[in-house]
Amino acid sequence: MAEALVRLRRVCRFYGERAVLKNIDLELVPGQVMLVVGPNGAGKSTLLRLVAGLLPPSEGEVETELPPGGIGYLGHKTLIYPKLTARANLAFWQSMFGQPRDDDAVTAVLARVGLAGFADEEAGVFSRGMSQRLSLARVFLTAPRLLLLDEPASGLDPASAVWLRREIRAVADAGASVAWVSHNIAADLAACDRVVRIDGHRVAYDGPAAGFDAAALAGEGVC
Ligand SMILES: Nc1ncnc2c1ncn2[C@@H]1O[C@H](COP(=O)(O)OP(=O)(O)OP(=O)(O)O)[C@@H](O)[C@H]1O
Repeated sequence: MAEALVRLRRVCRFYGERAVLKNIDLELVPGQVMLVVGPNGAGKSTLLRLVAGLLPPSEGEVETELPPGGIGYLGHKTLIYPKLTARANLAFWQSMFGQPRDDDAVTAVLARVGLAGFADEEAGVFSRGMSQRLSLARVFLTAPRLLLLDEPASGLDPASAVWLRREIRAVADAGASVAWVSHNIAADLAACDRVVRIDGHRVAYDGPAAGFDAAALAGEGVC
């Protein structure tokens, strides 16, 4: 198997006295889409934030050789500047990642997410789905080696969710590693290689997507 981009070793995370994650061991590898599932409040977003380096572990280690620009993180906040146009938002992110200004790359990524016709509109007027597309453009723009996507289809219409699944598969097939939090397991499973289910503060399942029985788990109400 390829060298891991990130390793979690016996990671625990507490909020105050409350334990959210205990003794998590996990490796994220290139070319793989890892679906992260589990019930509300299980700690999926916390896990992604730990991997992103946005949250320190309470115990254990998060090891990575990736530079900060090597990780693309899409959380629940869109991180869009409402007074800037879509194009200016992305130009800002290029500079944040220390990349030279590249208008052609911005134009291309706006087309990729279906916002070519809205490039010069203020992002503050965008619908929820359009804002989500702009956030996805931000993550795709810098071509990170690791993408951490927390419910990325949120706000997208069904056809756009299908498009997003294909995009996620394509970035992994091009060599990136993707960790993808989703509640739409039945639909998203086919685009994934691996499933990690967080439950009871721990990794309750870590194995091939092909062996993950989404229907049975949904019946138990644990996803
Ligand atoms: N900043 C915080 N301070 C205190 N508790 C927090 C904080 N962030 C998360 N939590 C708690 O940690 C637990 C895990 O939250 P997290 O958002 O990681 O779960 P999740 O699996 O992503 O949930 P969901 O599926 O509902 O989005 C929850 O009980 C939540 O209330």
